[in-house]
Amino acid sequence: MSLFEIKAEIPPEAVDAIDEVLLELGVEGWSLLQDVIVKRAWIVGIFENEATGDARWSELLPLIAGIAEPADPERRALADQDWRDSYKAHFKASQFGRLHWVPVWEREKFQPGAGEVVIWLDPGLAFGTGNHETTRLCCERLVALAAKAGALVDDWRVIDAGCGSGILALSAAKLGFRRIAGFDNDPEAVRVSEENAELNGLAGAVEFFTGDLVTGLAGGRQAEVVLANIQADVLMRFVNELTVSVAPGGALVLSGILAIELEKVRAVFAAAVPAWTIESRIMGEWSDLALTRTV
Ligand SMILES: C[S@@+](CC[C@H](N)C(=O)[O-])C[C@H]1O[C@@H](n2cnc3c(N)ncnc32)[C@H](O)[C@@H]1O
Repeated sequence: MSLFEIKAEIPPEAVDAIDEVLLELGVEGWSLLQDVIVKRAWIVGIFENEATGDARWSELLPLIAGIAEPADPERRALADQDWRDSYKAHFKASQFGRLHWVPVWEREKFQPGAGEVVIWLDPGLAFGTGNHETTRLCCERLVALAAKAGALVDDWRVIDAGCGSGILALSAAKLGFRRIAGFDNDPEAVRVSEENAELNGLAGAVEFFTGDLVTGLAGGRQAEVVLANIQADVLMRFVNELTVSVAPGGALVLSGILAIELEKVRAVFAAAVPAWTIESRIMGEWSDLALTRTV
């Protein structure tokens, strides 16, 4: 069956209110997508044909008129997919080393290989599916750091600043780290992280709490591995809090940095901790920055 997609950009701050209206009025067939890093959001519907799509779009507009005036929608035919598979196509299982990040609806059919570990995620709820380059950059660093920790993995502490879905903290737990804290300034993300912890049999394995880069790192909290996948301007503003949270010999992994912002962010951190080693990688239009505290 050939399907038809209507997708329109909306202001990210309108997402919750639109969601509520659709829920209250029982309007089905529309999904809300958000990219919190680039701060953009969309409303998306997939319908059985173009005429139905256009009719549903016309019905939708007055319902959300008081909340947002969406941009003109992108309209396109989708070949041979039902809407459900098309929705799921946004969230694919991914893997690095022995760690897999898998949508929870694939639980029945997904079989990890011997010695491999899986994090099941419900990606509809908060940022962090493993599909986004910024998350992936952090996950790959985490796998390498677990290998570096070796037998010390039990002792090394991990901080996941801006935990979103909890994907990084939960990956750390699956990789053998035992002393893990994750926080987010959005209480909803903390709730989702706890839910995902339970989904993975990791309830209580990570200390999740609501906090920002000041309160979350307060009291001299330090770790051998500090992960922060938050956008560049926030990372630069909290350079002091982030760097003092790294224990001697530890690593600070920063992500959420557009490749075009990399040099600016590198300069800010290099000026703050000139003796530390710094390296970076680029993935698509995104980059990370990995700093190692040498002193
Ligand atoms: C890009 S998501 C990363 C989620 C997850 N750690 C991952 O790697 O996929 C950034 C998260 O940081 C949170 N955040 C943004 N600014 C923050 C701040 N100042 N303090 C704590 N969390 C923050 C957001 O709520 C969001 O959940």
